[in-house]
Amino acid sequence: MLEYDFVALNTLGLQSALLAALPEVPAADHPGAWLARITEVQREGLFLHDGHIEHAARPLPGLVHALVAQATALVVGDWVIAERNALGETWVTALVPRLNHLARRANDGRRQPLASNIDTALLVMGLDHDFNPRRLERYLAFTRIAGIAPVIVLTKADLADDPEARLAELAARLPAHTPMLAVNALADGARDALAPWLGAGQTVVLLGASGTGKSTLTNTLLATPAQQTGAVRHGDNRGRHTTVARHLFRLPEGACLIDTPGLRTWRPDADEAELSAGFDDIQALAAHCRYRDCQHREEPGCAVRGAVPDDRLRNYHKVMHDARQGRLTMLERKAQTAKWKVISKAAVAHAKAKRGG
Ligand SMILES: Nc1nc2c(ncn2[C@@H]2O[C@H](COP(=O)(O)OP(=O)(O)OP(=O)(O)O)[C@@H](O)[C@H]2O)c(=O)[nH]1
Ligand SMILES: [Zn+2]
Repeated sequence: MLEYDFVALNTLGLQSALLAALPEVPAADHPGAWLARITEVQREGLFLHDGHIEHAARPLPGLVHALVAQATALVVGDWVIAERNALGETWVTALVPRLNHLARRANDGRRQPLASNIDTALLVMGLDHDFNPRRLERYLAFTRIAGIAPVIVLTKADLADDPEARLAELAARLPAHTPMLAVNALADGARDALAPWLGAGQTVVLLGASGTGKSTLTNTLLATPAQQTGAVRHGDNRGRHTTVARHLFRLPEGACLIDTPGLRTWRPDADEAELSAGFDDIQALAAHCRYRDCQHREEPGCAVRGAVPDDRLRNYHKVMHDARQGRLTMLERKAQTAKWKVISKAAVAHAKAKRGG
């Protein structure tokens, strides 16, 4: 029997769908095993929350190896089975299957796992010079692939000339029914506007480029109305206002907000096939192209070019290009550079030979 307190864990984001995927834990071998959520991962160990208190814990080496074999690792937001041994040490013995997961491609080309079990991604973009519908389109494609519901949050509405016009522009361009709103991230109203996505049991992340207002919004969301009338220390996004567990914050509205350094600099990452699923209009049309491997560029008989806005097609090409680049590992990159060196040497030799030198 696995011990858990649904009401307490629901405030940490536990949902019924996750319970359905719980692994079998035989009571005889595992007395007192319990369910907990990871709130911080460090090099040596991690922190868990059971809905009441936080525990320092370590993953069983066997579990670590099993995850490495699957090119992943424990991250904030993961639900796990924990057990305490006779020495009073807490060990993570199993990972509950993830409902979804965000990872990014590190500079060395390796996949870096970031966070799991997220309901909603608030895609943050400023209504100032940062405003860029094409970037938003890419973020939307990526969150869709990850199985995370997107909400577009345009910040700096107070600085914009005509936020309504910008919203209309996006609504005309982006997939129908994409929730979007314009807010002043510094004002209480932002919390009210986002309330529908911040209920108990919900887990949210903020994604967006630097300077778009993620910290500002975090501070606004973390502050209870009473506390917000007091001075909110700028740059303090560690949420001193609420019961806070390191990188997983509980918002007054009931939701959990995951904020890890990796998520802050998250860049869309997925492979080409997954990515093109985010452009299903292009996929559907591509079936009618004359050539099966049509790139929708110059090919005759292309059913996509002309049927899709140029802008969207250009964005599609860019996303595919980025995906191909991102897939190159360090070794592949080295091999590629080496190949280029050989080719350019050969070209120089060839040129010399031609000059007769
Ligand atoms: N007027 C106004 N200023 C805003 C708003 N949102 C953010 N700002 C300001 O924009 C600047 C950048 O906001 P941050 O919250 O630090 O941006 P960030 O996304 O956290 O940036 P990184 O930490 O670099 O990822 C700050 O000076 C904020 O005060 C808004 O809605 N209205
Ligand atoms: Zn085509």
